Amino acid sequence: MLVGVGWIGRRLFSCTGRRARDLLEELKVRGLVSQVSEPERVLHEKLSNGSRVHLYCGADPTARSLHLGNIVPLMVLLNFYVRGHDVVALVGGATGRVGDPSGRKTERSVMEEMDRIDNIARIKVQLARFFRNGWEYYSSRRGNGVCGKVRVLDNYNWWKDVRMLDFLSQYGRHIRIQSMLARDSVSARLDSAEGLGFNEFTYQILQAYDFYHMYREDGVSVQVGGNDQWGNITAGIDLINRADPNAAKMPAFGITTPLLTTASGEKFGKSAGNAVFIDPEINTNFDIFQFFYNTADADVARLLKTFTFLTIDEIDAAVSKHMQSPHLRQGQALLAREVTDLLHGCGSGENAQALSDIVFGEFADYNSISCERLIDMFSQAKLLHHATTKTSLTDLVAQLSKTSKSAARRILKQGAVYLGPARTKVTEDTTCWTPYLIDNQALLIRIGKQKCFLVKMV
Ligand SMILES: Nc1ncnc2c1ncn2[C@@H]1O[C@H](COP(=O)(O)OP(=O)(O)OP(=O)(O)O)[C@@H](O)[C@H]1O
Ligand SMILES: N[C@@H](Cc1ccc(O)cc1)C(=O)O
Repeated sequence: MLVGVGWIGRRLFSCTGRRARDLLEELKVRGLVSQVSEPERVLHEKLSNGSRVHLYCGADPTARSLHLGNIVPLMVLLNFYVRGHDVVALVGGATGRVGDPSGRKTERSVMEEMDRIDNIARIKVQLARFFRNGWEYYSSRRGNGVCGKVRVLDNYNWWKDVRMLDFLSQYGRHIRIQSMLARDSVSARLDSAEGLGFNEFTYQILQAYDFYHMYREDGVSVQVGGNDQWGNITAGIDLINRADPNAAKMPAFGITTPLLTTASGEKFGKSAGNAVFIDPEINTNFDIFQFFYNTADADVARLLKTFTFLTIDEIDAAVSKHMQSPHLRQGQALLAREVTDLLHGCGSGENAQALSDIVFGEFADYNSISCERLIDMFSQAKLLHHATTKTSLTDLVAQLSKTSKSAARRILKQGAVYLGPARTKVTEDTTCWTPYLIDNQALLIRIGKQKCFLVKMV
């Protein structure tokens, strides 16, 4: 971090005489920027002379939850927001009806209206929570500052009033067919056997008009998206340049982020079926923690830069410490705690780590942890169950393993069931719980190597 920062000739300099990095440069260092539209110099100037910019990023309601891939461009928005810039997080209530062909080999299947409405409502809640938690997380790591304004909008709000004839007569001439055909999302599909529907072909116009609408109504001048959105974003910039007389004075910009990919290089997301979702109903704090804890050593630094607010110096120090003894997985644990705090609220990373230690048998000091905290941790991870003291062990094992009574009996006989913090192996059926209970109310039960539950006995 720089100390002693001052203004000289509208540019920000540190006391060492070096110009301080503007936010866009910092995001590049963090690996969050793939492409920036021209004139990029103007955007740098704006940022280094302290102007506030207004940015947006959109996601279509094609699933019940946003996933970690969607969070990458949202991290760019969050980085701006926590430093006082205003942001719009957009849900594509209108665009979701049409289907973005970007990065897809085939057309999306049609979604039921009720599912889409439900997805829109859920994604709005997730977006609001992301910025709320994000601000809390930033403040806890980097001290208090002043955040910008965040609005969660649905593009159906303006599309529902647009009439086709009015739209074509007013904007049709500004939208050039040659440019539309040249975009990757279109040209790649034109050459394929399946081709491209008119709905998908026109998708870029919808996203272009969103940008134009928010530019004109609210002064939104930067659109952020994953790398696969470059064509749709530049379609918006083209429309603004052609249709808005202010564009020369106040240029519109696009920033794209690299795509988060799997080890095999596939885009991480819903279509590829490998998504980790941010809705706590679907993936708990424990799931998020586990996902990042299992990161390969080579990815730890990159993901810390992408998904956390630790400074580059803090990350470099943590990574070099990690590389001295990688088997301890300290880098992964730090990454997992930080991202869990960001997505599920401060403190949930520590809870998930403690739970992970319990589940994988690396926790011993049960006296240091209250029964209430255990119940809270297991409940957040959806690993808390309820049973009466009259329930038999066989029934409990059947219930927890979602299996039949006879299969549960076999599991018991095989010696795969352990009770209480002392992990006592129990092979016979029983209803005598007292010796194993924590605080006379909670039973810790392990089934096999990987499954561990807490059962509140009532
Ligand atoms: N793996 C990823 N890495 C970075 N950004 C991503 C990733 N997946 C999606 N995004 C970005 O998130 C935003 C919303 O994407 P979208 O709603 O299309 O979700 P999606 O997961 O890409 O959908 P699908 O997998 O069905 O194509 C876009 O800016 C998109 O580029
Ligand atoms: N096309 C984006 C979502 C989006 C929708 C409307 C917008 O104005 C911006 C972005 C996607 O599928 O990922």
